Amino acid sequence: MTRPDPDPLNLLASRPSLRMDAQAGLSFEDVPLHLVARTLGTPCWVTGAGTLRRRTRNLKTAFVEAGLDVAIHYALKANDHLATLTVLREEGCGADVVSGGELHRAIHAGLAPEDIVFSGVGKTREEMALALRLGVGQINVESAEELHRLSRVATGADRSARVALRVNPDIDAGTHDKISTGRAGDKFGIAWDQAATLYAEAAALPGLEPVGLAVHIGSQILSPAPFRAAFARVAALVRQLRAEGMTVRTVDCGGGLGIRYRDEIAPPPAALAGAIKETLGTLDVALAVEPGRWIAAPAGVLLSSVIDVKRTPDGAPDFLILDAAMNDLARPALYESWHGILPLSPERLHVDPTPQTVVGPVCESSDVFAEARPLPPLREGDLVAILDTGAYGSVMSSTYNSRPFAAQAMVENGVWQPIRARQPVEALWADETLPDWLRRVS
Ligand SMILES: Cc1ncc(COP(=O)(O)O)c(C=O)c1O
Ligand SMILES: N[C@@H](CCCC[NH3+])C(=O)O
Repeated sequence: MTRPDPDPLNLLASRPSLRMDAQAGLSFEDVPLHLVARTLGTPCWVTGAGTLRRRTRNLKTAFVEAGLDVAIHYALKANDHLATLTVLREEGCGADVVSGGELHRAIHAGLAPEDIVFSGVGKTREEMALALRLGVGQINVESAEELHRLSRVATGADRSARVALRVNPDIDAGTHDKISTGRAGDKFGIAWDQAATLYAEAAALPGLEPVGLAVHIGSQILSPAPFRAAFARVAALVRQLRAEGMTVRTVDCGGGLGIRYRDEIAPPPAALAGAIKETLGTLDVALAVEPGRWIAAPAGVLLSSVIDVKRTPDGAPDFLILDAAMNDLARPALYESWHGILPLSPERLHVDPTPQTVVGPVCESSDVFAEARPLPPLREGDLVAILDTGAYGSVMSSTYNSRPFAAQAMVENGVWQPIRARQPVEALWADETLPDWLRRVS
């Protein structure tokens, strides 16, 4: 069954931060995007601070309305720009980090160490020592091996690590295979039947203070049912551990809430809040979530210019070749993910669309943003916005094909400023050296 592509005007209707106006063209948080593109050059990323704020507040409201007190630990991996982190810190978020680099970044952005949770399936000793030295609020441990390593690192550093066990509940989140994390065969979390024993072991190991449980079953989850199933399993485990005399003070419910990219019916935050309340609401535990995509994805667009329209001889869709590519936005190439694409100039929207294959210039056949996408006719130099790229967008960029990292800007309330310059081309090789035997006097 083919899914028809939504009409471009419908994309706008469900995205309150974006507006198409006869004079200004497409604007984001009241900033005409062509101004940003013409000033910074393309490709460039634009993050909407107002959208980050609005979505964080909506999420908080959903928890409050459900009568829950839930801490929001924003997952840095979705978008770790200092400006994004600063906005979210202002909005009262803590952070979920998965590497020493993310931990340094979170601290640099002014987040309090105690509001930071360190997750991730493989933490090095150095990362553990850093987390302990900085005093992060909680370290989520994902295996027996890691638990023992952490105990040794903590003891050696004369510290005590507040530990939650991230359990693998063997629940299929019903999302893309490559972003599913809670099935028994996935690399993440502690196998369900080992969790209770390991919790008791953690309580007995030196340097560790087991405080609770964590679960995260995947990303872009579009139904409350797998959340509910996973949280119900965790709730049962909390009860079991307590019955066995152990202390369980926290439950970290992970991230994963999905959004509408195309025509998906994404559950509202109230559905997530409902699933938490129903399963964990009466347990008297400190609750937290780790959303990334839900907060950040709709708060970003990637601006790009048309390099060329390559006509096809056999009636196949023309190739719309953009100056953005898979090295900038990897999601379509990695997960065949769908992103809305809108021309910035209003007159283009009212011309009859024709199917076009939107590609980047990188030398890979997977460098395709959209197949046979109905778009109005565009010409060299026309500008387009690729939507909902605020999460897992710029953070996943590479410099493949020696393409420098793109510039970034932030918008809010009709004002915009650059927040990252386009990487100078010389920076691509600035940290490279030649071995002595290749240094020849020419
Ligand atoms: C442990 C953990 N927490 C939170 C997240 C954030 O997920 P999402 O961006 O889907 O909310 C992820 C990514 O999947 C994760 O691995
Ligand atoms: N990078 C993925 C999400 C991974 C979430 C992290 N476990 C995406 O772009 O959809």
